[in-house]
Amino acid sequence: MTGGPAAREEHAGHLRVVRDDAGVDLPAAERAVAALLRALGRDPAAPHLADTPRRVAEAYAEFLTGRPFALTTFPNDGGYDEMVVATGIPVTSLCEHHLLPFTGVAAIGYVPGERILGLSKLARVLDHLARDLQVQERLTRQVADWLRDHLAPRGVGVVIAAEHQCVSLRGIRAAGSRTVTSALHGLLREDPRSRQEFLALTGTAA
Ligand SMILES: Nc1nc2c(ncn2[C@@H]2O[C@H](COP(=O)(O)OP(=O)(O)OP(=O)(O)O)[C@@H](O)[C@H]2O)c(=O)[nH]1
Ligand SMILES: [Zn+2]
Repeated sequence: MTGGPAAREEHAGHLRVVRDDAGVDLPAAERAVAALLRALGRDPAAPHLADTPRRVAEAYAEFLTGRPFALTTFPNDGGYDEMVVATGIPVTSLCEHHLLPFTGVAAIGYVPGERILGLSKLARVLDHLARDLQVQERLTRQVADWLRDHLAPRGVGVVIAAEHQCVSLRGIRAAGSRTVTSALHGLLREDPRSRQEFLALTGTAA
């Protein structure tokens, strides 16, 4: 699932983003984990592994199920026209190549248009979109696109810095290496001063 969360406008200022489990079938996942254990030479019927297929299926379902939330916005009555930036937002997602987590921090900023956003919603949008099989570039872009489409800000920017377990714990085992990705729209992309301000503000946090 890469189409972004389903959203429904309830009334001005309140967009309900619904649960998005993208077709998780828990019993089938549990059977598949048992089969994987057998294929790896382990006995899923052994007493100490008896609950493992259920736990693993539930853990992946949790990683892949977007949490519902309301995207609450307020009229920008004060005409605030400077940048709003949330930094240090924790992010966990699942790499689509190895099904291993990547974790890190994000910074999300926007320049308000006619509406401003409840602050927690920046982290909620990211969390919702991260609960999917992802690559970091796409996740970053999806958050920026989603905010552009649903908030209509004058500009929006997203920076994510993350460590991928598939890079740090296996293969090249480059522990501690981080990947930084960004996506910018509107003023933050086109106006050099805004772009520079955003990247300077996020440089310390992401
Ligand atoms: N661009 C991008 N690549 C990613 C991301 N997560 C994992 N990858 C990479 O996806 C690539 C998959 O390459 P393959 O050569 O098919 O996989 P592999 O044999 O396991 O590769 P190694 O990790 O080099 O052992 C690897 O280089 C991963 O590091 C991501 O979010 N973005
Ligand atoms: Zn990977």
